[in-house]
Amino acid sequence: MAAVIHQQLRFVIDEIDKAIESHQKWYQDLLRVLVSRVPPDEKDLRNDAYKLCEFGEWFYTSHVELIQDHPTFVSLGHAHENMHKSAKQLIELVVSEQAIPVTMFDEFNHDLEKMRTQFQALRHEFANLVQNLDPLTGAQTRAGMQAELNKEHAMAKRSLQPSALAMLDLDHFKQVNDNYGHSVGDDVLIKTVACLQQVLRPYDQLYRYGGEEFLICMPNTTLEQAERVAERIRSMIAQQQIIYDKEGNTLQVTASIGVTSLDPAYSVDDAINKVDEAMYQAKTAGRNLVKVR
Ligand SMILES: Nc1nc2c(ncn2[C@@H]2O[C@H](COP(=O)(O)OP(=O)(O)OP(=O)(O)O)[C@@H](O)[C@H]2O)c(=O)[nH]1
Repeated sequence: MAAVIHQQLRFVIDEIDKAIESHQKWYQDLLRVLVSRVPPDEKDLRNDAYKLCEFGEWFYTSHVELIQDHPTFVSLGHAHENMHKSAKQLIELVVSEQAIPVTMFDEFNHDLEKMRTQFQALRHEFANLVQNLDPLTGAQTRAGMQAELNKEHAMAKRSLQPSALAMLDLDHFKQVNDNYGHSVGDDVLIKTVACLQQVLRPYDQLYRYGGEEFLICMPNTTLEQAERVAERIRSMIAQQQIIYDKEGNTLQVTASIGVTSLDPAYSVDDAINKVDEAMYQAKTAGRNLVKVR
């Protein structure tokens, strides 16, 4: 799983690099059309020009699940589309031998800059993700966690949008290692993260907080919504059959989950302490439970 995520992220970064380069070349060709009046590429005059450039073809046909709904990826799509539409208007004027109003040219440059900024933002974000991925599970490591949580906390403060934290710890995980071996234990961790990724949204953040402990940050999520998400995760993990040998025998694990809000009224550290306490309450109350604080 981790290898897949790693590969997908690398693949996306490569595509972004190619897109930055191909748009650089495309821009030079556009300037030749606008300044020297060489005939334009017919594709640039179509309404769906943004789907026909090298990046557009990839963007609208690739189905990289990991990024499909990622907010920066979606914003990049809009910026790219706007830029090609602006360029089309300029080319149409040139083709009909009309002057390009300066406001229109400025608007195009603005759209171009916006698209370039989005490319860089996505590249930066994904390069950071690759760097901070836990090699076993593909969850993020704690390296960038504090900074991300601080950012989320500040956003919650500014926008008054609630955010929530969940802390998940596998139950009696030591027994899994002791009874089935460390590599089966590793597999359980990988499958747990796979479960989490099925339930979580693209902009939720998932960190491997400790050995078998995971911290989840859910932006724009009320405490009640977070509790429901945690309950879905708990139930999914408990139902999962994990094959541990060649005969296809299976084992099951459970998880204890704490939930709290990332409340602007108190600090990120306080919120982490609270969510940790909630998780321990779930442990002491019998495990395989969700507790809210
Ligand atoms: N296989 C595997 N085991 C790990 C990894 N990281 C931590 N562990 C094990 O996770 C186990 C955690 O055990 P404990 O802290 O005693 O917790 P527990 O057995 O889950 O018990 P409770 O949390 O009280 O339900 C230890 O045996 C660690 O060796 C890992 O990357 N792979």
